[in-house]
Amino acid sequence: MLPNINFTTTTAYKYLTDHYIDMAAASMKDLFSADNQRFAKFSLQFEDILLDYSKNRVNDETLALLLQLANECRLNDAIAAMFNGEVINATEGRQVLHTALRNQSNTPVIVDGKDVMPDVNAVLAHMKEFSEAVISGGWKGYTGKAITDVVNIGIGGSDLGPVMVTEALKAYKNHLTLHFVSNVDGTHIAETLKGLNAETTLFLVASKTFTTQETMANANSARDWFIKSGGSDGDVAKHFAALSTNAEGVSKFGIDTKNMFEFWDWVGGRYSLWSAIGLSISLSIGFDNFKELLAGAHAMDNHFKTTEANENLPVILALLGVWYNNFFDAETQAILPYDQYMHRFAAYFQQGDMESNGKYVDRNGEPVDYSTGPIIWGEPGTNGQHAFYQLIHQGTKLIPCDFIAPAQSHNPLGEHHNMLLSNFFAQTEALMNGKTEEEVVAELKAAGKSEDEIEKLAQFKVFEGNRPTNSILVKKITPRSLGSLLAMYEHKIFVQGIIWNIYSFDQWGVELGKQLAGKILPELKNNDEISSHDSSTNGLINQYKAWR
Ligand SMILES: O=P(O)(O)OC[C@H]1O[C@H](O)[C@@H](O)[C@@H](O)[C@@H]1O
Repeated sequence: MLPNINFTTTTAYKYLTDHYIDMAAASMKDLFSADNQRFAKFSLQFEDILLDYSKNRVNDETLALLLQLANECRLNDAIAAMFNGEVINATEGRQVLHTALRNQSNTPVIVDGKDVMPDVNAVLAHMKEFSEAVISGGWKGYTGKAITDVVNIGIGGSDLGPVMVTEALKAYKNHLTLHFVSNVDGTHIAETLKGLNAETTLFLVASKTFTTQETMANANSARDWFIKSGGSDGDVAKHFAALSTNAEGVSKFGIDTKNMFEFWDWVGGRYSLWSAIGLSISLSIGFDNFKELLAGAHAMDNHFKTTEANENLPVILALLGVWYNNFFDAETQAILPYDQYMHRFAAYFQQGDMESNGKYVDRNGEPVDYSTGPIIWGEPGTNGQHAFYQLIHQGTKLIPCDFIAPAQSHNPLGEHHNMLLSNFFAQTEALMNGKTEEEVVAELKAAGKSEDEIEKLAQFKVFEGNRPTNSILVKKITPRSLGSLLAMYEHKIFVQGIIWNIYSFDQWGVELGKQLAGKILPELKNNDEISSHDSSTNGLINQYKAWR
């Protein structure tokens, strides 16, 4: 059982409420001046990952109170409940054991009285064998040719993780070309199939439930294309594999269950890249690299499970997030990787975080009277700098940002990496220090501006500063370090869900739209005028029918 504590009733919360008044007025610049140990004190290292959280609006007391908050919310019991396979996804009656998928130490993980590790290892062995056959060219298509292209058809958790990881680890990729089709918009599959040859294309139908409308529609269109291109029904087995928990659905679709890579309902969709859903990753970068990704995540799992809260990276990140979300009323959290390969990282954690913690009902089924999960967004630096950083620097909203950068580039081209990293360092420094009116005036004077010009311009060039950031410097983005980084964010989300007393592992919020679309679809099959909805929805549907 998860603890069931309203964090706003804890002693720590009361102290934090008072403490916030002091800290809202405190300047980070002053905190740095007053303490030359601040970086050493407020930074942590895990393997090749350095988390510097010193540029936050916190002092020793803040940290102590946030840690007390975690303690009062019985975080340690919650962590144990997850790893021990308790049914902590209570509204779906499921365990939450994506950590078992990367449990490289192979210690037994018991679900319903049975150790799941033999099954986990068997699927991994199947993935290895299959990946190696496809990569080596031993796996032949229906005309005897080797596979050149792999199309992963899936959406949400069955798409975002594999897309993000194959992009982030592109430097490790082999000769296979990966494609990802997710949107039910026919354009997505049509454009993807345009350049492909059915003889050398392998489709992975990735769906935990194997009922998702988008994925089934795209998979059917892919199969039609395959047959039209010359393949026969009997050839489907050589070109279609399924990644799913639903063996019955897979065989109904016509995919041989020998080509099914299984996972289990104790793996949440948005936590499934570690499962068979990661087959596209293993095909793209090889099974050994996929295993390294798992090993990196496993190492972070152990860190999370065994390290004291004050030195625990996911816990610290989570508590800082709670500090801004619930005391400073920050509504969003930016994730800004200074690594072009990580361009889908923020998009991945939009699902990871927002689907997990976007809940207004607590674990008692009662509406909460505090803010829960933040809006997650971000783009890679330096592109973001030339787009939305204006608002982060001078807007009216407080936006805590995570800056992530590798020290070593996979493409060390001239001065590019120093240029990139100089921006990474400069941005967090600028956000903290800002620029005072005196500094602006001095600068304008030095540039030869008249008193009149200076008076007109100065205020617009002032930066308040005092805007919080975390810097996450990674030695190099490797399968292992990426695995650790992903697990770090996953556990951060978990910790926040515990503090907010919500269920982080269900996603009922995606259902209503699906249900209504299911009702509307038949109404679109004819040209009858529709009057069964509100006037807006009727009006839109009827105009659609008139125009299509
Ligand atoms: O893998 P599936 O079953 O196709 O689900 C795809 C997605 O569907 C829904 O949007 C949610 O349940 C997501 O969490 C899930 O990732």
